[in-house]
Amino acid sequence: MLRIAVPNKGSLSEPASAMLREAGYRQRRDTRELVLADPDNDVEFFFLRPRDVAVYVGAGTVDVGITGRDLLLDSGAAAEEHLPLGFAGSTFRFAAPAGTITTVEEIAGKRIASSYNLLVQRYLADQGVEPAEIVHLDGAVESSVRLGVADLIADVVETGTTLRAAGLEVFGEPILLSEAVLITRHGASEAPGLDVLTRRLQGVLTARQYVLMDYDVPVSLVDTAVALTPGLESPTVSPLHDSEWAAVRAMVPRKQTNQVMDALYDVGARAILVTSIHACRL
Ligand SMILES: Nc1ncnc2c1ncn2[C@@H]1O[C@H](COP(=O)(O)OP(=O)(O)OP(=O)(O)O)[C@@H](O)[C@H]1O
Ligand SMILES: O=P(O)(O)OC[C@H]1O[C@H](OP(=O)(O)OP(=O)(O)O)[C@H](O)[C@@H]1O
Ligand SMILES: [Mg+2]
Repeated sequence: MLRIAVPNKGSLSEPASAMLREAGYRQRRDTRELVLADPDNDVEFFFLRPRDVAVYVGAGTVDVGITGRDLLLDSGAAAEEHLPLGFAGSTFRFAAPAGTITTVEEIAGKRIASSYNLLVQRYLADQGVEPAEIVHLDGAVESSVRLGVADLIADVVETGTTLRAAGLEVFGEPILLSEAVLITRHGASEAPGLDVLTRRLQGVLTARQYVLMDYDVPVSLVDTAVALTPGLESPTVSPLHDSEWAAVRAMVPRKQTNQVMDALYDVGARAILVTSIHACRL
């Protein structure tokens, strides 16, 4: 059985379970369940604290896990990224009260509050900057400056709402661009069943990122239209009853749906239909 670690709480928990459910796996109904077997798919799920997932994977007690890239790197565990999962996107950044610290060099000699000490320590060592102290906090890091335990923070920023509410401003380049990732142990031989899990998750990613577009177009304009919808391999072109028209079907990036429809209409395509992809295996 493939042993899979899944976050039991926090921002990653719900979307990770939703993605696994979409990939055809059983998921827990009660958030207090710690272990769940899915014998039909020959896998077993362990619901663990998101921060601990990399520790178990690194130790080899579970085969794979879902966690954040930031949490993986901060853990220092012997685990590596196997597949980015496209949700829980965030940046990891320095921030300070507006105007007080504006460059990474100015961090020298200052106190930084963070929940990700190793990540911060490694980044600053790379930059050759030595802070006075990295104060470890479990959360609500944005409050640390106002409360006087730090001069600046390094934390997860998604919309920036929490920073603004605390009167802080980001500075410097992002330390990291993070998202949820599937991780495996460094140098481990591929666990049986990992290829199936990976293909299924890739299928969910593709189904989320693409739509299926169908349209009719005069035969003389097929090449022009198809250039706008090249698909992944090559679009399907079928004859219509009216021999002067053809039907085309292609996968199109979801984000480009409306631009592509506008462009197709402009070149003479009609009856342009868009449908969601429920599942897919490339
Ligand atoms: N606002 C956010 N948007 C996107 N991802 C986030 C956000 N906050 C945290 N994350 C991601 O979630 C992971 C941290 O999860 P974790 O469960 O430890 O913290 P949390 O979601 O803040 O939960 P908690 O309520 O326990 O603080 C990291 O990978 C981080 O990048
Ligand atoms: O940029 P934003 O959209 O505001 O999101 C970022 C905030 O979200 C998370 O906090 P969370 O709510 O999990 O609280 P915590 O700091 O106690 O973990 C993270 O630690 C940031 O504080
Ligand atoms: Mg948090």
